[in-house]
Amino acid sequence: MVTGASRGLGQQFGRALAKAGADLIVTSRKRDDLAPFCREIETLGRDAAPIQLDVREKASIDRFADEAVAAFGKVDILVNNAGCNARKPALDVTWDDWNLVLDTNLRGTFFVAQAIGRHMIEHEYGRIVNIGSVTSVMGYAGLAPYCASRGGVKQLTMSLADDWGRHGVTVNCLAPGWFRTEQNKMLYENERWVEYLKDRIPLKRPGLPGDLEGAVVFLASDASAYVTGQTLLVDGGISTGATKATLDEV
Ligand SMILES: NC(=O)c1ccc[n+]([C@@H]2O[C@H](COP(=O)([O-])OP(=O)(O)OC[C@H]3O[C@@H](n4cnc5c(N)ncnc54)[C@H](O)[C@@H]3O)[C@@H](O)[C@H]2O)c1
Ligand SMILES: O=C(O)[C@H](O)[C@@H](O)[C@H](O)[C@H](O)CO
Repeated sequence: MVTGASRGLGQQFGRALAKAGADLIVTSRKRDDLAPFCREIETLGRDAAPIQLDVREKASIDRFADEAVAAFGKVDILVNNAGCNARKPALDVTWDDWNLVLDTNLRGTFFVAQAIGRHMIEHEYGRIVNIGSVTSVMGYAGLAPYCASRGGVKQLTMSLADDWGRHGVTVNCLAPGWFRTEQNKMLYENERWVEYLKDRIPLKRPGLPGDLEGAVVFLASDASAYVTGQTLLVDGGISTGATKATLDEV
Protein backbone atom coordinates (compact mmCIF):
# COMPACT_ATOMS: atom_id res chain seq x y z
CA MET A 1 0.00 0.00 0.00
CA VAL A 2 1.21 3.46 -0.90
CA THR A 3 -0.60 6.52 0.52
CA GLY A 4 -0.73 9.81 -1.40
CA ALA A 5 -0.23 8.04 -4.72
CA SER A 6 -2.10 10.39 -7.06
CA ARG A 7 1.20 12.03 -8.07
CA GLY A 8 4.82 12.70 -7.16
CA LEU A 9 7.02 10.46 -5.04
CA GLY A 10 4.05 8.27 -4.08
CA GLN A 11 3.86 7.17 -7.71
CA GLN A 12 7.61 6.64 -7.85
CA PHE A 13 7.39 4.34 -4.82
CA GLY A 14 4.35 2.51 -6.23
CA ARG A 15 6.00 2.00 -9.63
CA ALA A 16 9.19 0.64 -8.02
CA LEU A 17 7.24 -1.83 -5.87
CA ALA A 18 5.06 -2.97 -8.79
CA LYS A 19 8.17 -3.52 -10.95
CA ALA A 20 9.58 -5.62 -8.08
CA GLY A 21 6.42 -7.78 -8.11
CA ALA A 22 3.96 -6.18 -5.70
CA ASP A 23 0.25 -5.77 -6.28
CA LEU A 24 -0.71 -2.31 -5.07
CA ILE A 25 -3.32 -0.60 -2.99
CA VAL A 26 -3.03 3.09 -3.75
CA THR A 27 -4.76 5.83 -1.80
CA SER A 28 -5.67 9.44 -2.42
CA ARG A 29 -8.12 11.99 -1.04
CA LYS A 30 -10.01 11.68 -4.34
CA ARG A 31 -10.35 8.09 -5.50
CA ASP A 32 -10.91 9.14 -9.15
CA ASP A 33 -7.46 10.77 -9.25
CA LEU A 34 -5.95 7.29 -8.98
CA ALA A 35 -7.43 5.88 -12.20
CA PRO A 36 -4.52 6.73 -14.59
CA PHE A 37 -1.91 5.37 -12.17
CA CYS A 38 -3.89 2.16 -11.60
CA ARG A 39 -3.99 1.65 -15.37
CA GLU A 40 -0.22 2.17 -15.55
CA ILE A 41 0.35 -0.41 -12.80
CA GLU A 42 -1.88 -2.90 -14.62
CA THR A 43 0.25 -2.48 -17.77
CA LEU A 44 3.19 -3.63 -15.62
CA GLY A 45 1.24 -6.85 -15.02
CA ARG A 46 0.26 -6.13 -11.42
CA ASP A 47 -3.12 -5.49 -9.78
CA ALA A 48 -3.94 -2.04 -8.42
CA ALA A 49 -6.81 -1.20 -6.07
CA PRO A 50 -7.68 2.48 -5.47
CA ILE A 51 -8.96 3.54 -2.03
CA GLN A 52 -10.04 6.96 -0.77
CA LEU A 53 -8.06 8.14 2.25
CA ASP A 54 -7.63 11.55 3.86
CA VAL A 55 -4.93 11.11 6.48
CA ARG A 56 -6.20 14.16 8.39
CA GLU A 57 -9.64 12.59 8.91
CA LYS A 58 -10.09 10.06 11.70
CA ALA A 59 -13.22 8.55 10.13
CA SER A 60 -11.38 8.09 6.84
CA ILE A 61 -8.49 6.27 8.55
CA ASP A 62 -10.93 4.14 10.59
CA ARG A 63 -12.59 3.00 7.36
CA PHE A 64 -9.77 2.51 4.89
CA ALA A 65 -7.82 -0.29 6.58
CA ASP A 66 -10.75 -2.72 6.36
CA GLU A 67 -11.25 -1.78 2.70
CA ALA A 68 -7.56 -2.36 2.07
CA VAL A 69 -7.56 -5.77 3.70
CA ALA A 70 -10.74 -6.69 1.79
CA ALA A 71 -9.01 -5.80 -1.50
CA PHE A 72 -6.18 -8.36 -1.29
CA GLY A 73 -6.79 -10.32 1.94
CA LYS A 74 -3.77 -8.75 3.66
CA VAL A 75 -1.31 -5.91 3.41
CA ASP A 76 2.39 -6.83 3.63
CA ILE A 77 3.90 -3.41 2.89
CA LEU A 78 2.85 0.11 3.84
CA VAL A 79 4.58 3.16 2.38
CA ASN A 80 3.37 6.05 4.50
CA ASN A 81 3.95 8.75 1.90
CA ALA A 82 1.06 11.28 2.06
CA GLY A 83 2.39 14.62 3.21
CA CYS A 84 2.42 18.37 2.77
CA ASN A 85 4.38 21.49 3.57
CA ALA A 86 3.84 25.14 4.53
CA ARG A 87 6.97 27.01 3.52
CA LYS A 88 7.19 30.30 5.49
CA PRO A 89 9.48 32.23 7.82
CA ALA A 90 8.88 30.94 11.36
CA LEU A 91 7.36 34.25 12.48
CA ASP A 92 4.65 33.97 9.81
CA VAL A 93 3.58 30.41 10.59
CA THR A 94 -0.06 30.39 11.71
CA TRP A 95 -1.86 28.02 14.05
CA ASP A 96 -3.59 26.54 11.00
CA ASP A 97 -0.31 26.08 9.07
CA TRP A 98 1.12 24.20 12.02
CA ASN A 99 -1.96 21.97 12.37
CA LEU A 100 -2.08 21.23 8.64
CA VAL A 101 1.53 20.07 8.46
CA LEU A 102 1.70 18.22 11.77
CA ASP A 103 -1.73 16.60 11.39
CA THR A 104 -0.87 15.35 7.92
CA ASN A 105 2.77 14.38 8.24
CA LEU A 106 3.01 13.19 11.84
CA ARG A 107 -0.46 12.35 13.20
CA GLY A 108 -1.48 10.92 9.82
CA THR A 109 1.65 8.80 9.57
CA PHE A 110 1.08 7.39 13.05
CA PHE A 111 -2.62 6.54 12.72
CA VAL A 112 -2.24 5.06 9.24
CA ALA A 113 0.62 2.90 10.57
CA GLN A 114 -1.54 1.90 13.54
CA ALA A 115 -4.51 0.96 11.35
CA ILE A 116 -2.43 -1.21 9.01
CA GLY A 117 0.01 -2.36 11.69
CA ARG A 118 -2.91 -3.97 13.53
CA HIS A 119 -3.55 -6.24 10.53
CA MET A 120 0.15 -6.91 9.95
CA ILE A 121 0.52 -8.06 13.55
CA GLU A 122 -2.31 -10.59 13.05
CA HIS A 123 -0.26 -12.10 10.20
CA GLU A 124 3.04 -11.77 12.10
CA TYR A 125 4.56 -10.00 9.07
CA GLY A 126 4.88 -6.46 7.85
CA ARG A 127 7.17 -3.87 6.30
CA ILE A 128 6.31 -0.26 7.17
CA VAL A 129 8.23 2.46 5.36
CA ASN A 130 7.53 5.90 6.76
CA ILE A 131 8.58 8.67 4.41
CA GLY A 132 10.72 11.20 6.23
CA SER A 133 13.06 13.73 4.67
CA VAL A 134 16.52 15.15 4.96
CA THR A 135 14.67 17.51 7.32
CA SER A 136 14.25 14.51 9.67
CA VAL A 137 17.88 15.09 10.59
CA MET A 138 18.58 18.73 9.59
CA GLY A 139 16.97 22.08 10.28
CA TYR A 140 16.10 24.43 7.42
CA ALA A 141 15.01 28.05 7.76
CA GLY A 142 11.47 28.57 6.48
CA LEU A 143 10.44 24.97 7.17
CA ALA A 144 9.81 24.90 10.93
CA PRO A 145 6.56 22.88 11.01
CA TYR A 146 7.80 20.60 8.22
CA CYS A 147 11.15 19.90 9.95
CA ALA A 148 9.32 19.30 13.25
CA SER A 149 6.97 16.84 11.56
CA ARG A 150 9.79 14.99 9.77
CA GLY A 151 11.96 14.84 12.88
CA GLY A 152 8.89 13.36 14.58
CA VAL A 153 8.50 10.73 11.85
CA LYS A 154 12.09 9.60 12.46
CA GLN A 155 11.49 9.24 16.22
CA LEU A 156 8.09 7.63 15.67
CA THR A 157 9.76 5.07 13.42
CA MET A 158 12.15 4.01 16.19
CA SER A 159 9.33 3.73 18.69
CA LEU A 160 7.08 1.64 16.42
CA ALA A 161 10.01 -0.58 15.49
CA ASP A 162 10.45 -1.44 19.16
CA ASP A 163 6.69 -1.93 19.70
CA TRP A 164 6.09 -4.21 16.75
CA GLY A 165 9.41 -5.95 16.11
CA ARG A 166 8.33 -8.94 18.22
CA HIS A 167 5.41 -9.41 15.81
CA GLY A 168 7.54 -9.66 12.68
CA VAL A 169 6.80 -6.08 11.61
CA THR A 170 9.74 -3.87 10.68
CA VAL A 171 9.35 -0.10 10.65
CA ASN A 172 11.88 2.09 8.88
CA CYS A 173 12.04 5.66 7.63
CA LEU A 174 13.05 6.45 4.04
CA ALA A 175 14.28 10.02 3.98
CA PRO A 176 14.55 11.59 0.53
CA GLY A 177 16.64 14.65 -0.15
CA TRP A 178 15.48 17.18 -2.72
CA PHE A 179 13.27 15.85 -5.54
CA ARG A 180 11.32 18.12 -7.85
CA THR A 181 7.58 17.54 -7.41
CA GLU A 182 4.35 19.53 -7.10
CA GLN A 183 5.25 20.25 -3.46
CA ASN A 184 8.36 22.25 -4.25
CA LYS A 185 8.23 23.07 -7.97
CA MET A 186 8.18 26.84 -7.33
CA LEU A 187 11.66 26.52 -5.82
CA TYR A 188 12.99 24.79 -8.94
CA GLU A 189 11.65 27.57 -11.15
CA ASN A 190 14.38 29.83 -9.73
CA GLU A 191 17.67 29.01 -11.44
CA ARG A 192 19.77 30.70 -8.77
CA TRP A 193 18.19 28.50 -6.13
CA VAL A 194 18.82 25.35 -8.20
CA GLU A 195 22.50 26.28 -8.58
CA TYR A 196 22.72 26.91 -4.84
CA LEU A 197 21.06 23.57 -4.09
CA LYS A 198 23.31 21.63 -6.47
CA ASP A 199 26.38 23.22 -4.94
CA ARG A 200 25.37 22.02 -1.49
CA ILE A 201 24.72 18.43 -2.60
CA PRO A 202 27.89 16.28 -2.64
CA LEU A 203 26.61 14.43 -5.76
CA LYS A 204 25.93 17.85 -7.39
CA ARG A 205 22.36 17.28 -8.56
CA PRO A 206 18.85 17.05 -7.08
CA GLY A 207 17.18 13.63 -6.91
CA LEU A 208 15.75 12.14 -10.10
CA PRO A 209 12.91 9.68 -10.65
CA GLY A 210 14.51 6.30 -10.07
CA ASP A 211 16.85 7.46 -7.30
CA LEU A 212 14.45 6.21 -4.61
CA GLU A 213 13.59 2.88 -6.23
CA GLY A 214 16.33 0.72 -4.75
CA ALA A 215 15.82 2.09 -1.26
CA VAL A 216 12.05 1.56 -1.16
CA VAL A 217 12.33 -1.97 -2.55
CA PHE A 218 15.07 -2.76 -0.03
CA LEU A 219 13.03 -1.53 2.94
CA ALA A 220 9.84 -3.19 1.67
CA SER A 221 11.41 -6.59 1.04
CA ASP A 222 13.12 -9.40 2.90
CA ALA A 223 16.48 -7.94 1.90
CA SER A 224 15.98 -5.70 4.97
CA ALA A 225 14.62 -8.47 7.25
CA TYR A 226 17.11 -7.57 10.03
CA VAL A 227 16.80 -3.79 9.65
CA THR A 228 14.28 -1.90 11.77
CA GLY A 229 13.93 1.54 13.35
CA GLN A 230 16.40 3.03 10.87
CA THR A 231 16.34 6.18 8.80
CA LEU A 232 17.84 5.71 5.34
CA LEU A 233 18.78 9.02 3.72
CA VAL A 234 18.65 9.06 -0.08
CA ASP A 235 19.75 12.62 -0.57
CA GLY A 236 22.88 12.83 -2.72
CA GLY A 237 24.71 13.42 0.55
CA ILE A 238 23.23 16.81 1.50
CA SER A 239 22.67 15.64 5.07
CA THR A 240 26.44 15.47 5.51
CA GLY A 241 26.24 19.22 6.15
CA ALA A 242 27.82 20.48 2.94
CA THR A 243 29.03 23.69 4.56
CA LYS A 244 32.17 25.11 2.95
CA ALA A 245 35.11 24.51 5.26
CA THR A 246 37.83 26.31 3.35
CA LEU A 247 37.81 29.88 2.15
CA ASP A 248 39.13 29.11 -1.36
CA GLU A 249 35.99 27.07 -2.14
CA VAL A 250 33.62 29.95 -1.42
N1 LIG B 1 9.81 16.10 -3.06
C1 LIG B 1 10.76 16.06 -2.15
O1 LIG B 1 11.86 16.54 -2.36
C2 LIG B 1 10.51 15.39 -0.85
C3 LIG B 1 11.59 15.15 -0.03
C4 LIG B 1 11.40 14.50 1.17
C5 LIG B 1 10.16 14.09 1.55
N2 LIG B 1 9.10 14.34 0.75
C6 LIG B 1 7.81 13.85 1.19
O2 LIG B 1 7.41 12.83 0.28
C7 LIG B 1 5.99 12.77 0.23
C8 LIG B 1 5.54 12.92 -1.21
O3 LIG B 1 5.80 14.25 -1.59
P1 LIG B 1 5.88 14.80 -3.07
O4 LIG B 1 7.14 15.52 -3.16
O5 LIG B 1 5.55 13.71 -4.03
O6 LIG B 1 4.75 15.91 -3.02
P2 LIG B 1 3.29 15.97 -3.64
O7 LIG B 1 2.72 17.20 -3.05
O8 LIG B 1 3.35 15.83 -5.11
O9 LIG B 1 2.59 14.66 -3.06
C9 LIG B 1 2.02 14.61 -1.79
C10 LIG B 1 0.92 13.58 -1.82
O10 LIG B 1 0.30 13.53 -0.53
C11 LIG B 1 -1.09 13.69 -0.69
N3 LIG B 1 -1.71 14.29 0.49
C12 LIG B 1 -1.49 15.52 1.01
N4 LIG B 1 -2.31 15.72 2.08
C13 LIG B 1 -3.04 14.57 2.22
C14 LIG B 1 -4.05 14.17 3.12
N5 LIG B 1 -4.50 14.97 4.10
N6 LIG B 1 -4.57 12.93 2.98
C15 LIG B 1 -4.15 12.12 2.00
N7 LIG B 1 -3.22 12.45 1.09
C16 LIG B 1 -2.67 13.68 1.22
C17 LIG B 1 -1.24 14.57 -1.94
O11 LIG B 1 -2.53 14.50 -2.47
C18 LIG B 1 -0.17 13.96 -2.83
O12 LIG B 1 -0.64 12.80 -3.46
C19 LIG B 1 5.50 13.87 1.15
O13 LIG B 1 5.22 13.34 2.42
C20 LIG B 1 6.68 14.83 1.19
O14 LIG B 1 6.68 15.66 2.31
C21 LIG B 1 9.24 14.97 -0.44
O1 LIG C 1 8.41 21.56 0.00
C1 LIG C 1 9.60 21.59 0.23
O2 LIG C 1 10.22 22.50 0.81
C2 LIG C 1 10.40 20.42 -0.19
O3 LIG C 1 9.68 19.52 -0.96
C3 LIG C 1 10.86 19.68 1.00
O4 LIG C 1 9.86 18.79 1.36
C4 LIG C 1 12.14 19.01 0.63
O5 LIG C 1 12.16 18.64 -0.71
C5 LIG C 1 12.46 17.81 1.35
O6 LIG C 1 11.66 17.46 2.42
C6 LIG C 1 13.89 17.85 1.71
O7 LIG C 1 14.22 16.57 2.04
